[in-house]
Amino acid sequence: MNPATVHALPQDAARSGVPHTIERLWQWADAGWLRRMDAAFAQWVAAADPHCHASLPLVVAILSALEGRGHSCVALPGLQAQLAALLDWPIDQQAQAALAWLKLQLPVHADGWQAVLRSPVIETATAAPPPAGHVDVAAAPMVLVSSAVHGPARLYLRRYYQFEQSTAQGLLGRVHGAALQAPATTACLPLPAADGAPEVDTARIAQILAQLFPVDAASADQAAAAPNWQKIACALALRQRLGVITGGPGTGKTYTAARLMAAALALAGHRADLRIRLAAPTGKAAARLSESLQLALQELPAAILADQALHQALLRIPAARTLHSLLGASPGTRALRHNAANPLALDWLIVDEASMVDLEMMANLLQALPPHAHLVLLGDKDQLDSVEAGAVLGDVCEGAQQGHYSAATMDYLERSCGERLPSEYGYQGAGAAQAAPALSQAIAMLRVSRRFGGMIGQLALAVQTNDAQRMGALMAQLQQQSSAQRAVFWKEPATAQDAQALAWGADGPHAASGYAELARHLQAMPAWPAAYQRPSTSAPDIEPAWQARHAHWVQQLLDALAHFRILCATRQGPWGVEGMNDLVIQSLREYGLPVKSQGWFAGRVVMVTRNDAALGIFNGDVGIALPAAHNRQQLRVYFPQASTAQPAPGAAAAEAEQTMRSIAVSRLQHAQTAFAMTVHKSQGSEFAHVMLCLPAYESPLLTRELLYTGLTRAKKHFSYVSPRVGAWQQAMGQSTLRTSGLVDLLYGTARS
Ligand SMILES: Nc1ncnc2c1ncn2[C@@H]1O[C@H](COP(=O)(O)OP(=O)(O)OP(=O)(O)O)[C@@H](O)[C@H]1O
Repeated sequence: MNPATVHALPQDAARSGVPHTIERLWQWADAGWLRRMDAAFAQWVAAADPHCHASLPLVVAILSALEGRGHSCVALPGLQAQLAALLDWPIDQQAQAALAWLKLQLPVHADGWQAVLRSPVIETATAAPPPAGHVDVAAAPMVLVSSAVHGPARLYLRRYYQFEQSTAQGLLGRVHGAALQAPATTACLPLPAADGAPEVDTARIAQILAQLFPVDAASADQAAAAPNWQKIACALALRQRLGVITGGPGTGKTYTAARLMAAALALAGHRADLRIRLAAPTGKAAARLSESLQLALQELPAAILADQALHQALLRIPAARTLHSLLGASPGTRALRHNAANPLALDWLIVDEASMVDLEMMANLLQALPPHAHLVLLGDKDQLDSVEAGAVLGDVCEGAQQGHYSAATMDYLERSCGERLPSEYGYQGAGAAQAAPALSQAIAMLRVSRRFGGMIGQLALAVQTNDAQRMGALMAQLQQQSSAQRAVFWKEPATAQDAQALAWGADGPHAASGYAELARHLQAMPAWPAAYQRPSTSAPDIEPAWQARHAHWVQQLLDALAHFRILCATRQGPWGVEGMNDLVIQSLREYGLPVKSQGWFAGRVVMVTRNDAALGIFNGDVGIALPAAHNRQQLRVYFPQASTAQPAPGAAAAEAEQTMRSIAVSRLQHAQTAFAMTVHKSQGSEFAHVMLCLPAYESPLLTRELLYTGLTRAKKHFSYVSPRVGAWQQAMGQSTLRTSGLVDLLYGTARS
């Protein structure tokens, strides 16, 4: 509690019972149900508005707490009913009693909300006159969006209101062709016609797409039967300055992006100065995008690869960067070097893993894009939302399944792709009076996975569609399979021993694909030559044969690490990241390895938790601590080659072992043990075998998006454990609840 500040409240606020409310909020923060900043913000509001309604600080604390849980606003109608799910307080008696009291303080009807929210600290975003006492609208820290018919609808922290507004404007502006000014370097850009509709050279696009997506005789029948969504995605992205390509794992998003880049270059006449850039929200995702694009470029049709100028132009496209580094973020500040006043110098930007891009980043990105530039978002709309507030890709892709294409778009697709889409993909809205949503004309959903056919793919589909019947049939099928046939292992209820056996690779159909493999390699540590047993005063030259042997050993460990990962729904508890990490460490100890519960040890798997541009490492990079080749006593964290980890500029020779990407543990300030990681953190990664753990308790955070994301990280084998019977079923029945007004802004339909 923070009594000193409670006493500092103004007198008339005290009369309205506000100090008791603030006192309660601090008690809830002390109990860990709220963040201290939530209570502090509510207290600030109570001090700034001495006449505030007694419930206002409660609403403010809820708003702040929900922002911390990824919501961009609070939807006021129905808040009472959803509060328990949104706040997810512990199920103990005390917390539940507090929650019940809190619910009673919240209004149910529009009039009640109006009374609570009438305050100079809240600006109403309608044409309605500002509330009495409203002194400084521009500085009001909160914004209330009110509908003329239904009254108060959503309450925002001002920043998030602005992010939503500018994201919606930025996206819609790129679709409508607003304020377009093409600099001299661009050639293939659709210039807006007088009515705002984009004008493109459809015949030329059709010619290029026909080359990029040749129909061979063998697949001609199939091609005639099913729309080629990859080709459609390219056609849509070439038509205007926004393209959104969504699809599950292996549906060919990168494959399509490679063809889109080739098409953009071909349309521009292969111009060397067409600046195509690639980015992703994390360093790991950026590295993966570059890698898979390289492969996808090699798969381009022979006729395209034979065009030397085009091929060279494609090869010149720089490697993908993180959005942070692209926008010029600096540590410790939210300010970015690139913004509307200093836009990015590019003509096309392809952003992968767009589901991980939060609202603030998307708003910043759209601000920093030059008006003429094309933005292409690639991502899986069904994955978990971004860690930070917002559900941008999910909101943008509302209706992607149905298409919602206008007659003009259907016509354009017929002319550019040579195929007539079935009428079910045409907009079926409220008759001719209502136009098809503009944003839908930029979105394509890829529907055929080339990677997932078997049990994992079928499970993912059952989860995605919340199809309990299909799920039941798959479970029955699983029972009939011999353990050697199974790609999926299922244990509910599971014990800690089950989890340990599975994590070790001693159980399950795919025994030997757990951490035992890592342990075996750790135990087979090579003997260090005497010269490198202890620190040397000068940086020693490393003997090439020893260097190669050490590198081979490290690589074996990195390969074992890439093979298997434990994913948890939660951080805490025995079935969360912490419990599972302890379990693996215990197994390593029982195996005879000198591991520690805390701190560094050889074999500790860690995840970087903060970008460090100086060290060249990024949030989410995973590596393993091992003795350095040049000094047996120095532990370094070795990262896979695909990681974005780079030797720090100016690092000493011994610091930057030539062949491996590694960093001395003493330099790695922000890292945590990662034998197990959260499903959230695993986004953008894949492993041959994934073991997913759900906790013993119920939580609204256990959702089908979480199951889907966990499942689709597994390439070959998937194991699932939970101590609670029905945990999977319950998670499958729940969808992520992210309150946002973006769908409303983009599509004009309410959503919360
Ligand atoms: N039209 C196609 N014809 C043949 N192979 C294809 C086609 N589309 C995709 N593929 C192949 O399918 C695999 C998956 O494609 P890709 O990596 O582009 O999918 P993705 O959606 O980007 O996957 P993820 O995001 O899960 O990594 C690749 O090996 C790619 O070559």
